[in-house]
Amino acid sequence: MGRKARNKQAPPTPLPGSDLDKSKKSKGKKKAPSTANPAKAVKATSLPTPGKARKPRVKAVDRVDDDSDAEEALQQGDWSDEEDEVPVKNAKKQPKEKKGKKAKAAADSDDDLDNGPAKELVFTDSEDEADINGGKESLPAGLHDFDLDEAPEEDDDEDDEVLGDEFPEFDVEDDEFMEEDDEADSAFASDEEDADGDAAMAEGDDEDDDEDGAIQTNLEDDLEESYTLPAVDGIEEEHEHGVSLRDVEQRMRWLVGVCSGKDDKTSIGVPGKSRSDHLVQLEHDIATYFGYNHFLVNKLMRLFTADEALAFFESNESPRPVTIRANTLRTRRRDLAQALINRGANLEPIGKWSKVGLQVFESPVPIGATPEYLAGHYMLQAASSFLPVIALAPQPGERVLDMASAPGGKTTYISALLQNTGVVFANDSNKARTKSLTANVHRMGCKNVVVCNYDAREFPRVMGGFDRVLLDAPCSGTGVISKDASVKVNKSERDFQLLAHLQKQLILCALDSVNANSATGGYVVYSTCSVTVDENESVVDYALRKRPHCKLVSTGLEFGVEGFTSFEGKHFNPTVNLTRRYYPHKHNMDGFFVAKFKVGKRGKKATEAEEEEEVTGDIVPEGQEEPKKAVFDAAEDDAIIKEGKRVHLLKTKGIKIAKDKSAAPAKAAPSSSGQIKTAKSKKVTEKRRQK
Ligand SMILES: C[S@@+](CC[C@H](N)C(=O)[O-])C[C@H]1O[C@@H](n2cnc3c(N)ncnc32)[C@H](O)[C@@H]1O
Repeated sequence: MGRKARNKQAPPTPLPGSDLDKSKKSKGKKKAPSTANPAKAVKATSLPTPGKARKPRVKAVDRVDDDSDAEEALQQGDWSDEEDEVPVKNAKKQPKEKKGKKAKAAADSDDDLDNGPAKELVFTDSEDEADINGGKESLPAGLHDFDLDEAPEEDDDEDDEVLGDEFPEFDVEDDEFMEEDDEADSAFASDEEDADGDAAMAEGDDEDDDEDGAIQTNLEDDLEESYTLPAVDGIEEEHEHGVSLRDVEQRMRWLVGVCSGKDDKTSIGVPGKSRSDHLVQLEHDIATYFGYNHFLVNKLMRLFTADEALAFFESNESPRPVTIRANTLRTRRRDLAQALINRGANLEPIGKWSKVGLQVFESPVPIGATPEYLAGHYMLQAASSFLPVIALAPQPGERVLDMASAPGGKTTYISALLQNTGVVFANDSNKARTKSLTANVHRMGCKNVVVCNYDAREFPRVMGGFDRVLLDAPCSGTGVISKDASVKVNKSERDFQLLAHLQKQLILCALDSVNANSATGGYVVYSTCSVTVDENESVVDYALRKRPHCKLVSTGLEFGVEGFTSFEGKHFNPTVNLTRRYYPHKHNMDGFFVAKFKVGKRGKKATEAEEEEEVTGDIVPEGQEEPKKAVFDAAEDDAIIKEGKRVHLLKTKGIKIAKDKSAAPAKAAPSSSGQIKTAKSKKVTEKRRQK
């Protein structure tokens, strides 16, 4: 197996264990260079890089954001997938294992189709709390930029027909995939030759070659005797003498075995070292091998067991499948499939859980520039992005608020589920992004959408009394690292604190914008494309505490992992288990989180808790509760943010500020991060302090 095969997207089942096996089997064949420069080594050994794994088969003109909606049955709770009516011969159904390969696209290649629009994770690391409380554009720019031209006018007859969702049968032609594998293998083989060539340039290459056998022996027999833990014992040694990424990788996989304790042979580890010593080294090796900052590796590793963590990081190295959502305002999924198949595309339904999703394995034409795309017959949308809308389950005739909606993947899905009835207020605080939102709304033929441009924290003062609210919150993007590798290095503890703070503010506004007396609704869906607990369960738990009249309900989603009910000593409301998590290595889709709230009537307790809140003077439709102004109780986060700011100044500028005793204790710095630098100067001027 070639090196690149390691990056192969896993089928939607957990990977743990399999990589270790694969790795062992391929060890003897691979030759990696030794280099003192890890960056160089990355190149030389083709370190898995998103998008580099395979030449993409599917091309798109636009970089489309994956944040999208998914279609579900128009009826709430109807998950059945109707029988396909028209057999379509052109489509080649692929065995599951091979889908990942086929769909692989080079994420960082300009003319490749992205699973979604390039995520613009521009988080302003403002040092000022005012930014988060008042600055409109100091927030993370969010995901998915669509860069679309104005779409053609919608068809006149679009709402004449009740659109079905049948899908044609496909022929299975495995042989073709076998051929493809062969091709791939030879490509891998030549990569290996390259690697050998590179290795030959490196010092001590001959020795490396000679030692291959020894390495093999080490892996199989006495691994624990072969490895040291330089991150624990003195990292300088590796820095001085250089380290080959292959060595790092081998140690990393071995450490996973040690830390998981699943294999008697490898579980022993380095004599005299504790499990946490091994974990420190593992964290360090993952950061080196996959190119993350230590802080983020530490943060993400806490979510998983060691073997699952490795699977997660590996899955971030390959793009997710290319998926599209048929726009039922314009077409039927089977008609769309037929049209794309006629253009030579190879696709199939996304899964039984969606009646409108299609997975595109390959296409000779750019999938973001077909006539069908331009005519609004589909949206390029990541599978995960379907989920919040499915959970929201808007009903025809309802008033829906999409609080952070650009570029409109979910908005246009909501509009379709409403069958162009009712109204969707599609809001986004970023004016520039509302342009692509508007373009998509036009292209998709959504007549029931009103685009607005407020900071969502102004709701419900601007408008309230909605039947349903979607808050697809701005987030760190730790679930979409395969699309935006910059997340690996550009996030700090402070970013997570500021984001969580904003998300808590936004979720209260979302809950307060709902009409508890809605005859058909009264729901809020909160989602992020992040996997961190700070941005997900903590936010939901906070909302439950601050709004006791609201409760979590089932998302209605068929799959997904339960949200954490406790995490690192923190205990959340037990109903947080109703939330759902999605992971790239488990579900073969972007990391995602979905929670659904039912907003009840304010009881005495809730009213007392909010009685000091200012009542807005908005006109409220008859029979609806007057919306409250959402007052954010910032005390909880203030202490954390203050402390975060103190640590941030110390780390980035060397400025020492006395710890505020009233502030919450900062989280322990990651043990292996080496992030905290010593203060450069103890003398701090008043000016700098203010800064
Ligand atoms: C995850 S993206 C939304 C993606 C969108 N729901 C979709 O499906 O296409 C988050 C969005 O939140 C917006 N945003 C950030 N802060 C906001 C705020 N305070 N109020 C409203 N929108 C905000 C960003 O501009 C960004 O477009």
